[in-house]
Amino acid sequence: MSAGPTLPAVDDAVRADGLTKRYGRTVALAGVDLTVPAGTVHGLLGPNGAGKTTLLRTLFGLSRPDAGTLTVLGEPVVAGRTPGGLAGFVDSPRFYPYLSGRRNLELLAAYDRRGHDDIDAVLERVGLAGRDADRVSAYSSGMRQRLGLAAALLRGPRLLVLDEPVNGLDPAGIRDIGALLRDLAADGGSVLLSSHHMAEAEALCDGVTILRAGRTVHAGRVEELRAAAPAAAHLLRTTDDAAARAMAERRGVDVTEQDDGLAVRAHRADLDAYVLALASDGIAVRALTETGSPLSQLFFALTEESA
Ligand SMILES: Nc1ncnc2c1ncn2[C@@H]1O[C@H](COP(=O)(O)OP(=O)(O)OP(=O)(O)O)[C@@H](O)[C@H]1O
Repeated sequence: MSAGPTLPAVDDAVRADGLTKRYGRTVALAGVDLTVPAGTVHGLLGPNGAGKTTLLRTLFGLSRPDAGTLTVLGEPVVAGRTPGGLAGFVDSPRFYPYLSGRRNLELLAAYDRRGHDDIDAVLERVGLAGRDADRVSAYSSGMRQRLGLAAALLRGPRLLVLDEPVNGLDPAGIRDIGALLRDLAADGGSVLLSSHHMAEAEALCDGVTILRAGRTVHAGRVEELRAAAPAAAHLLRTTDDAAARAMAERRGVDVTEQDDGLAVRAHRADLDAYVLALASDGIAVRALTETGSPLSQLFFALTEESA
């Protein structure tokens, strides 16, 4: 892949401090802080309307903030200009639907005054080799996401910014793209991606910034989040739910009755011990399903608590 523009090394690929953006009466960003350490994959998380897209648009110079400071790869972002060394997409990647994936990449390379030498390599890297001659109109949504990533990689970016890049991808696709993003970070590149899903971010990212109503409500490494997360929630059904509930109470396991069974909140070791105790008391487990991973619960707690 061709090298990106020569820019000085930086500690943080992105730094936003107190970024504010209003659309009339709507406050899309209410003083957001965001740091993406260089050489990491960072997730920007938040529910619908939290301000993720607005923040990504300001990074690309597509939207001018009303207040705050923003640097990308050490340089202040100027509205109307894509920062040097940055590539990616905000909203869905766009292509000429009646042209092939390869032809779209060729046009992009020509626009950037680059040769076509890297096209085969990026098609291979995103898993589109063999489908590159098909028209984009015949691509699945996951294939379009992959082509969007190919287009960004073609620019040899030092910072890749991707708006919901694994939307529409199957689990194998998510795994492959995750591996690709990790390789980029291992080579010193940086990645910022947006997502609605904590589980997705947990699988892909080193660190996350969580937005709610235009504000940063959490920023840190995924391991720190894991350490702070509550016990997982489970739905339990047994041959005798009343006896199972009584036993949970005796053992100090957090259990509540629901229409469809018992809601149990417990860390893994406590849950295992409880299930074994049920069995030894002759209470058979008919179903035990995790209903909310610890990190997902933390995400909901951070983004849904009243403002
Ligand atoms: N061009 C615009 N004009 C007016 N309001 C806007 C505009 N763009 C965004 N907003 C508003 O700003 C707020 C933040 O929107 P934004 O699209 O940044 O959120 P998001 O986190 O990306 O949401 P989603 O997950 O639904 O994509 C919302 O209230 C939205 O309605």
